[in-house]
Amino acid sequence: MTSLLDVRNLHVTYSGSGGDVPAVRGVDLSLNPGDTLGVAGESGSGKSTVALALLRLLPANAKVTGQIMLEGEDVLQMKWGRLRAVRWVGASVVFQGAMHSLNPVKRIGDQIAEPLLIHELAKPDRVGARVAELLEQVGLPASRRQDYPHQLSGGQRQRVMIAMALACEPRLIIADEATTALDVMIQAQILNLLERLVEQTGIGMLMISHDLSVLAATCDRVAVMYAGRIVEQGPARQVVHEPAHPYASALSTAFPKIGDPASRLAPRGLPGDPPDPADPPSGCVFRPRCAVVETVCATVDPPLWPLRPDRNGDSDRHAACVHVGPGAEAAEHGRSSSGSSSSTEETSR
Ligand SMILES: Nc1ncnc2c1ncn2[C@@H]1O[C@H](COP(=O)(O)OP(=O)(O)OP(=O)(O)O)[C@@H](O)[C@H]1O
Repeated sequence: MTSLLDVRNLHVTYSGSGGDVPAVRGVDLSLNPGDTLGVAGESGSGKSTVALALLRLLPANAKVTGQIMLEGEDVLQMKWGRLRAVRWVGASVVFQGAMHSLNPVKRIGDQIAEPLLIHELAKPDRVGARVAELLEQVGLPASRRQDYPHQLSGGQRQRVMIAMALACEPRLIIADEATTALDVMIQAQILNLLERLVEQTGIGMLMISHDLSVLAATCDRVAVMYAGRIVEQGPARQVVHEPAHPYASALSTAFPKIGDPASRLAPRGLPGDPPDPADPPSGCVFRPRCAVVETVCATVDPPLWPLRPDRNGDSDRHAACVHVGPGAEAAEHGRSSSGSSSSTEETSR
């Protein structure tokens, strides 16, 4: 079966007066129809850059290399005409902050109708009925089509964005922090809506969020990004509840768990800041903030190693850390038999 999305060795570098910023460095991702893949990471890790690269929506100062296969066709090689045909139909994006994405002086019904008319997917006399259907699908009464964006709440506007994204029945939806600005109740409603749509229509969804707990609740698989790279990838429940990479581990404790009072009291957050992408540290880029850093981490930049299958036999899990790579077990054994703990390195940078 051809993957819905297969991204190989994606690199994105922004150029500017201050020099080059390598925002995405060798990302691989894949997604089948009906799958939901979450991409997590703190601000600046490159999540939105990946999302925008998928449909070539990046600004002109971004240089992109690698391969982005969408239903077997390389998006990076597409001519403009083909790319326009693929946007909205092959894949569409729901951005955060619908107020900025919607046109404030245009009725929402007309905005939802726009991709349908551009792609000639509904006859002019059928467009009204299709818009009504889409509004109902996202839980808004069809009568709201006459409203302007400022007449709707934040959650309702986000629903309108989802209706627009669904209008052309795309095979892939990319939701970039689609619920971040909303209060928890509305956030839960929108997440349920997206989950239901994936279930009902069999589309694939790439969901981007800095909040691992949102991805754990919505996605089958999760990829964790740090400083432009994926540092851990695997089934959502494992990455969130038994993270293998120290950064994924820090991120998984960064948000309190609903219904677990102890987790509200647990120390949270990660000391320090992410590295300057233009001047990363040598070796593993996470080492200046890592709680289990060792001397070797200053020289080894670990690739994504496959992890051993878990008790469910699931082996499709990878992490980029010397503690999980080949030889890690032997090194661990050597340390415990000599009675020494890990030789914590000086983390001056
Ligand atoms: N247009 C641009 N020109 C130059 N650098 C950029 C541009 N857009 C993003 N960057 C830089 O690229 C890196 C990745 O940014 P990106 O927005 O992809 O991260 P993110 O993980 O989505 O963060 P956030 O959650 O805050 O949106 C950051 O260092 C950012 O400053």
